[in-house]
Amino acid sequence: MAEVTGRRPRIGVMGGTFDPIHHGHLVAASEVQQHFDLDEVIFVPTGEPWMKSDVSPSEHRYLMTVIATASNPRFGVSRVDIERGGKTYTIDTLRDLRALRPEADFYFISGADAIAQILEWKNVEELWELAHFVAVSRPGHALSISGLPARRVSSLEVPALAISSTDCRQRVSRGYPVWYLVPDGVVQYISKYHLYRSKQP
Ligand SMILES: Nc1ncnc2c1ncn2[C@@H]1O[C@H](COP(=O)(O)OP(=O)(O)OP(=O)(O)O)[C@@H](O)[C@H]1O
Ligand SMILES: O=C(O)c1ccc[n+]([C@@H]2O[C@H](COP(=O)([O-])O)[C@@H](O)[C@H]2O)c1
Repeated sequence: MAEVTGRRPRIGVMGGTFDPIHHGHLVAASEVQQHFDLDEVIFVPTGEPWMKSDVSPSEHRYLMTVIATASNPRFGVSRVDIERGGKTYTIDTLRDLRALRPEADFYFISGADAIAQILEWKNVEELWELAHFVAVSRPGHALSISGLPARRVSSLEVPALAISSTDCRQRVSRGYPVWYLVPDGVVQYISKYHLYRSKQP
């Protein structure tokens, strides 16, 4: 499509811990892809998220993200945050992706909870130069982009899916199903590698 119109390729970036990836992430990415006519959306699992603790090994989170996105030809997964090692900052994610794809414009996708914290992110003033930010609605979180640079940040209402990775992990540890909250292949991956099982006997 980009070749036909002559416009610069548009790439969505869906950063996340994805522990595990769930349908809330996938619907958000799909809606932003359609609304902003993105050529692709790259999911980027974090290395070490500095605002979270007790995160599953990155290879598990990466593989679940690959499984969850495999069926969509516009979705892909990048290892830039995992390969870089150490704590993950979006400033590094966007610098790395722009070095790999200098011809593209980037759209960084964030849920309402994440965008509410963005002013605490590393080098936030430089972030606005590297991507357009799209804040999507999320049940239980007020969606506000006031106080952020209007030309660099948009908001988008997406179908409400009250799903969180925390809830998925808790359900597995308590023996409840996560079918239909996460893609089928991710349910099977969690079971195969005994992820999120309670450590108590
Ligand atoms: N149900 C959802 N609807 C819209 N956006 C979401 C939803 N779940 C997560 N997101 C967004 O996806 C990005 C990655 O989220 P993350 O991997 O931390 O998932 P999470 O469900 O928030 O995890 P946890 O419960 O472990 O904090 C963030 O920008 C987050 O706001
Ligand atoms: O750059 C930062 O300082 C920063 C702080 C917190 C979160 N982020 C990014 O925001 C995305 C969602 O993070 P999380 O922790 O909600 O999964 C992910 O790509 C993180 O790397 C980035």
